[in-house]
Amino acid sequence: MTERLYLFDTTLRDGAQTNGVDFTLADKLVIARMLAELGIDYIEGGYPGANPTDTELFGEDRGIAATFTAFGMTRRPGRSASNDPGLAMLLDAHADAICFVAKSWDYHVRVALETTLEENLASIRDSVQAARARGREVLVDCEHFFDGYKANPDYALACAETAYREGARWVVLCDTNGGTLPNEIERIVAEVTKRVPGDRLGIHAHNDTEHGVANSLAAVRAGVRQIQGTLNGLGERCGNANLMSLIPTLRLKREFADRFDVGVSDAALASLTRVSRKLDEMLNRSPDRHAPYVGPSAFVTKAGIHASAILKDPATYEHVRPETVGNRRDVLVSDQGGRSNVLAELARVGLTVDKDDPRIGGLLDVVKEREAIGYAYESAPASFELLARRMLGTVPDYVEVIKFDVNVEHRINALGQRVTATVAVVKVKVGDDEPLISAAEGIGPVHALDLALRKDLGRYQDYIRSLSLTDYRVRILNGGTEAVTRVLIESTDADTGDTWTTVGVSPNIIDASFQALMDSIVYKLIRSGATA
Ligand SMILES: CC(=O)SCCNC(=O)CCNC(=O)[C@H](O)C(C)(C)COP(=O)(O)OP(=O)(O)OC[C@H]1O[C@@H](n2cnc3c(N)ncnc32)[C@H](O)[C@@H]1OP(=O)(O)O
Ligand SMILES: CC(=O)C(=O)O
Repeated sequence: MTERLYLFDTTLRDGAQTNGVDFTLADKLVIARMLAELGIDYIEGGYPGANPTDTELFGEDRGIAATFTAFGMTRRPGRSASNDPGLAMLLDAHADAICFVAKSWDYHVRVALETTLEENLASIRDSVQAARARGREVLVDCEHFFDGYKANPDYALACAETAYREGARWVVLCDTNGGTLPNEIERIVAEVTKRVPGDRLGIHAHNDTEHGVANSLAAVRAGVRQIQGTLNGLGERCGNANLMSLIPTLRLKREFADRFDVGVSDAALASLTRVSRKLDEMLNRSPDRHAPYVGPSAFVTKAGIHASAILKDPATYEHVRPETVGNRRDVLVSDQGGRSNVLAELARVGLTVDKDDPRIGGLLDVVKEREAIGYAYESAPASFELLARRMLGTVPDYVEVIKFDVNVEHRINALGQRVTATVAVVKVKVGDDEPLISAAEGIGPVHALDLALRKDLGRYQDYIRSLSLTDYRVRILNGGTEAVTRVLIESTDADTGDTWTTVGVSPNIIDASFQALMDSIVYKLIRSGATA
């Protein structure tokens, strides 16, 4: 028999306090629906009255399939509940629940609220009563609860008990400054459960010591039955407890999975990676590669010893199966790899080679030699595939580059303006045809080269029409006169939407770029099934 553990998402409220995050109304609605589909019990939409977006959000019934919650502070000191415009906005909000933030640290009451301890308790009491009188489910976030408890346990407990006694469904213990450690959380929550039952307690943990998730789990161990968190750990300063880590841990780790039902189905669990990436996309952020469970590297291995065992049974180096959270396993080829990495990557791209084929060892040696001079095949799988195919003799001789030349001219024109013109010329030979010479002007040398190279490839021109360069990254690998440049180029095929990355390395940045460009074109020709 499992016990219900409730999830409360505050991405749209505490997450909106993240530096650099600014949700529109449309964003909030998309995210709220995504959260409801995940099975989140409570969705805190924002703070009506704080800004036009949140006021509009709560201006009508949004039909969110969860307990849609409005956040705001308890009545201001010295005002009555019926004469507080901020509280009135909260009470009028179209929300199923109201979550009050209430002071519970005596120091904060004196310094930030500038009032008496008694008046703060009265404010909690009056605010809960007012919200209940309007038929709302009530939650009280006891701000700075743990710091408050350490400073004055009786007063912190009095705040929590007042909220509970007045009928708040949840009394949420907040680690507002995020500085409390898991052992302290567990000890203090255990004390609180002697006064307020655990099934009426929640935890709201900030991540300032990287313990947001651990603190939430510690609180559950000690008895709380609601966890507050955010998608991708968004939130004030270092963020809140990350629901993208908490949900799989609660669902997949025996200690919690055997004991609790968190209302997230298997299908919803398998959508977590997609949800996490969708949020990043909306925020115009790259996914955190190393995020647990949902990060692009969460199930990626470079190490040869790991790859070898994973190919025998993935469970050897995975704590959960990536599919359960909608992520995927990947084995990369690099100078940390062995034959198993090479075989796995060849299999992934559809090249079947016997594991005892001596060419595998040869290919691995070449990879290690080339990585030692700057190539990075784990970041450029398309270049690795070409290297492998060349060693296996399966790359047709499509195009021979006879020469290329880039000229950057910097001059003052007739109007006295400083102008720069960059022109690239490329001479190639396709089969037995006459050599083709193309010239193009670009905004920089790589752009000009790219345009010239793709201007006329004779019989292959149609294959590369949909190809475009979508990202270009340069890294200088060692400084001074011996500098070596690594160029990574990402290309996209407009017809299929596929993207791939190629690499070039040279002391000369133009030469490195040209290698990566050529790899990209040859890769596209192979993908398109072009023959020599
Ligand atoms: C721990 C947390 O994350 S709590 C949530 C924090 N989130 C936000 O603050 C975001 C939204 N906030 C806002 O838009 C604004 O602060 C508003 C609209 C709420 C209030 O704006 P203003 O009226 O201009 O007040 P301001 O923000 O300067 O200060 C907050 C006031 O509320 C009081 N206050 C703070 N917490 C509480 C509380 N729990 N109960 C009652 N009053 C409180 C403060 O003492 C201060 O009062 P003062 O103006 O008399 O000094
Ligand atoms: C309420 C809240 O966000 C906090 O105490 O951190």
